[in-house]
Amino acid sequence: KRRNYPNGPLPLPVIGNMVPIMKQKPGYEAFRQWTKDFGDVFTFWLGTKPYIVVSSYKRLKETFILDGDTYADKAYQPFQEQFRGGQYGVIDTNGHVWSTHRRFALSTFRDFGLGKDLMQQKILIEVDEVFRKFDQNIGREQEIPGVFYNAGANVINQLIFGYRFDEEKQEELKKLKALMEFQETAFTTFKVQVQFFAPIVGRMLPGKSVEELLAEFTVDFYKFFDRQIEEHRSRIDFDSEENLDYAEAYLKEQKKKESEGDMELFSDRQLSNMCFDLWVAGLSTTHTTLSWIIAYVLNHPEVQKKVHEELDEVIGSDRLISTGDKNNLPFMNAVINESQRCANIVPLNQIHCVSKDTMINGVLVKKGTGIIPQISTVLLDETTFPDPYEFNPDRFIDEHGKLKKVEELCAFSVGKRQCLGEGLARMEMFLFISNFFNRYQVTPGSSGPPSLEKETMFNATPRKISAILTKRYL
Ligand code: HEM
Repeated sequence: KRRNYPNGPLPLPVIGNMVPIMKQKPGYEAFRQWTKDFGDVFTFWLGTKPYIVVSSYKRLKETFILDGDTYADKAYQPFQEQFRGGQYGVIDTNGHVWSTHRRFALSTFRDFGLGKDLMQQKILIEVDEVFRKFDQNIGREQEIPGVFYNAGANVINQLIFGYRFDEEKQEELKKLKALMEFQETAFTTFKVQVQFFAPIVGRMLPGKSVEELLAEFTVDFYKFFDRQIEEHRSRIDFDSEENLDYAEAYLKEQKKKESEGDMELFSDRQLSNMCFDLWVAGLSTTHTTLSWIIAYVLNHPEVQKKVHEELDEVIGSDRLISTGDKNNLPFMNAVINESQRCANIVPLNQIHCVSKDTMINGVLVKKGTGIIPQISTVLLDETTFPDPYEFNPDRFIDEHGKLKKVEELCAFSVGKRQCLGEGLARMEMFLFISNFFNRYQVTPGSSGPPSLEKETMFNATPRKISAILTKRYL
């Protein structure tokens, strides 16, 4: 079977090439080694299925970027349809449903971000809240990530449903957090990882199956979304032109489409799946990256010193920093870029498939074959990023002290499926991190700087981060 695919490592029967991937967490190294051995287009096998990997920026550009339509589809995974109740949402759909809803979500978010500055306002409310929480324990050791987690949940929920989790909504947030945590950890078990890629072997291992776990966690999530949708519907003013959140914009579009006779494209089921995708894809990624940025800076006091020097020179007070300040803070941006590169939170990217027979690197690849834009290998490519495991923000600063644009920094992926929430995530990272370091001097807690080791497979969540914050302006 291997003859019909680009060359790659020899797979074992039934399990394919899982073993070398699992050998070193979180899974980067096998792909880096295979790129050295077989070049930047190779085939590896998950269970009995072949997947082509594209692992250099140059080749990603030739394929996913310049020939985007051929690489835009996602590979069909039956368990996704099972928990979603059909082909719904944006992450797992293809064709007209995917393109319509991707465009609609992007334009709604763009409208919030550019037209009305709503997005920034909502994030800055959370920056204030983060300050309030940290200030309660100033000078004492405290946990950092949890505070940012709640802030991130408030931002995404504000954008989708128009409200934040204030005091009386804390119970609701607790339940949602538990669901998110369940989702983040339950699916990293050995059984589940094997089952995703080699279903026959996976099912034989002890423990809960993918189907059982999905059933446990999605029901409550959908209940929350369905309740929100009903509440929105009951109080929406269909005549107002302004949209206060995504759900409102969606319900108005639904009404418009239904009046034209289309009852399916903007269905309620699709809306709850969109909410699911935006909530799940948007919260843990941003929160994980924020935690990593703080973890890297805590491990590099010389970086925090430079960050503070730049802030003193450019901002010079404890006023709130806004996106208008972004271009004047090149080192701050370089720290965020370098943290994203080192955090490298997507060790194995989403599985796409080619939508027609295609020549890749001299080999004819058949329509429907799975293909992965392997961005984690690009972020660790030593030809672009020498000493790739070193945290060095200066690699993003040019000889004039300006921020270098490096297109190989592709943590949000590339091509037609490039992250839908990139604009929001970038705004959150800049506003949370620049305001955090402008307000506080941050020193490690009693157990020292947080570990930078990646502990889990296919997932790069940081450990606990406890630190002592002191205010820089009294
Ligand atoms: C630092 C934060 C983030 C990172 C590193 C990140 C990274 C990614 C990556 C690697 C993909 C896969 C692209 C592909 O298939 O090739 C993706 C897709 C996606 N992301 Fe993000 N993401 C982040 C934040 C967000 C946020 C805040 C949201 C939502 C508000 C979001 C929503 C999505 C959605 C809906 C998709 C699927 C897009 C599609 O299939 O068309 N992400 N993201």
